[in-house]
Amino acid sequence: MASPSATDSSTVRVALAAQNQLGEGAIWNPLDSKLYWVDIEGQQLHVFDPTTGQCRQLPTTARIGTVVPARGGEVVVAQQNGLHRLNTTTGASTLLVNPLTEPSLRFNDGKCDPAGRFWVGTLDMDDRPRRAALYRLDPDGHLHTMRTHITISNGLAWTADRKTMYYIDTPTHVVQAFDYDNATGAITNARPVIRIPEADGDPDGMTIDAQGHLWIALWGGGQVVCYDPATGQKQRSIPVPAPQTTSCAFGGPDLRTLFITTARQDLSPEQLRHYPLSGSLFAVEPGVAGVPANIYVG
Ligand SMILES: O=C1O[C@@H](CO)[C@H](O)[C@H]1O
Repeated sequence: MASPSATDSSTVRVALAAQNQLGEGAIWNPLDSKLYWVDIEGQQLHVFDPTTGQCRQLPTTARIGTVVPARGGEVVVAQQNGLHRLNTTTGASTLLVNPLTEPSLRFNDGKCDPAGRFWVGTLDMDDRPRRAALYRLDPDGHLHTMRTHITISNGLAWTADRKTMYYIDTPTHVVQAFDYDNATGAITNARPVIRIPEADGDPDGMTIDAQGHLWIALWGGGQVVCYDPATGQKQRSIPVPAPQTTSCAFGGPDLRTLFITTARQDLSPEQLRHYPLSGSLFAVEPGVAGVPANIYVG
């Protein structure tokens, strides 16, 4: 586990003690002021109200890679059996599309862009490299394959000026930037802007703050790191008492709380004894605010 940065005095706290096998996909839903995340291997969707500390767990019908808020108070979930629109109150679910043709492929992380399109990627559970892809689901229901030969499709974020998209394919240890056309959803001019040292952990989920800095959860690193994509330089490192730090999202009434999901997957019995809070939801107030999450408008 990487040593935490001495520069950061921010201290994480447990927002919800849990035993998530693979907590992922944290997203703040501005429509109901709740934090959503998934337990991929636990096949559960979590809906957490930080004002009450109450959390609803909704079982899913397959591995669930991620969840995003949708217009009309519903959500879109990316499951191993396709992309579904879900009413979390009634449980009613409608299949939107399922492009997955091989049983070893599953959806992983995903987010909505500023125009309300849902971008979501996959990974191969048999660990075969470059078998995955990044998809874009448009509000008209059309699914577009945007990148292929991906290995572990992960973090996505867009700049406030809607001109740049950031993207992580975990084993590259790179955050790529793309020129992003908000009118069409086209991405061009891929270039590396951040390189994550192997020793720090594997870049997993990601979010962006109001200053345009990227906050990246590091799998195996037990930390969330903040980088300035303009310089490629690390700004901060926030240690998390759980080596498998998987995703992060700003939330709360003023978007100043950074929620962090973690996992128990791939930890040895000794690591689980040493890091018993692995699988919990953590929170920290790093002194900066995030930006509102984009909503799927399909
Ligand atoms: O997002 C993810 O990253 C991997 C570990 O790198 C994990 O299994 C997957 O959900």
